[in-house]
Amino acid sequence: MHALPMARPVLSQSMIHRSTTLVTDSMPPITPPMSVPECSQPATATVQSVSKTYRQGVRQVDALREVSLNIESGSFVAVMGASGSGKSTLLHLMSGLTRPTSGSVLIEGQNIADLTDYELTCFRRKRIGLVFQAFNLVPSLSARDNILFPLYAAGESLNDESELTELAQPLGIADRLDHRPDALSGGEQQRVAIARSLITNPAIVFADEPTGSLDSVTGDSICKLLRNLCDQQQRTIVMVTHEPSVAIWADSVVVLKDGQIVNQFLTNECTDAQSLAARYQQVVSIGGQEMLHSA
Ligand SMILES: Nc1ncnc2c1ncn2[C@@H]1O[C@H](COP(=O)(O)OP(=O)(O)OP(=O)(O)O)[C@@H](O)[C@H]1O
Repeated sequence: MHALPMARPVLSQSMIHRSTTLVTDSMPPITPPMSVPECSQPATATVQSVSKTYRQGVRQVDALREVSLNIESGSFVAVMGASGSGKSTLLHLMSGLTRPTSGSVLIEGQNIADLTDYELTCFRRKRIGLVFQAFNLVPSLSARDNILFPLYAAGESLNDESELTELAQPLGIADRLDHRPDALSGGEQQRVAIARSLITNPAIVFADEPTGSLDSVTGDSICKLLRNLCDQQQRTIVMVTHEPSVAIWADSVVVLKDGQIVNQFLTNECTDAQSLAARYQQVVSIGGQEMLHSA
């Protein structure tokens, strides 16, 4: 298996300055699509005043309210928040799985609202990688065919077998490609799912609780792997997590509360997962107080 570093890499100065840029209410009004604040790196994803309301009969849920955010190229961002705060909704909107009620989402400058459903499906297949808590592998397919599935779906195939080896090797699954998911450990299944998310060389990878089904040691190895993908391959990663010990691997943390971003902070301001947890709790309680005062 490919060797992974035993400790989280120290953040470089450039990593400290990149990461996300939160568009706050105090900033000038937004006129899409060129209105987001300047950032040190080009934005891979831009969320502009996005709201999402779910309707079930007469019941209405405002899952996201006027959320704005830049995800800068090559950054690793964790999204945290209590259950029901809107984390998955934000991820689904950014990855084009659902459309916003209002506002816009730009991936590499492309406003995905301008795409028809068919165009959006094609765009998603090529430019967006998805990793889920439950892996979502096809049980009857080998790891190899699971990884290649997005290419098959796009009517494409591998140019060269070495492409698959180059992808599988750093993920530590090069010798597991002929196995079906039921013959793989949870950690190996998630590595296959990560390889599948990368096979089309997407602009950005969205991971929804990628360690949620794994024990802490295996989860830690997946976190290291995501960190390495960011550091060594300049991948842009957005990850939803409840766990401070997982979020600490990211460059920055975006905190959602009741469908709004209440804060974001750089993880290098936290010495370890415990201090990140304390910071998160502080942000959530202060965010709540601010909301009460502005209500
Ligand atoms: N398809 C849907 N139809 C109706 N309401 C929905 C739907 N999806 C989400 N919601 C509601 O929107 C709100 C935000 O849900 P979301 O799943 O985004 O939160 P979350 O922060 O990801 O929660 P969790 O951590 O529990 O997964 C919740 O009140 C949820 O019940």
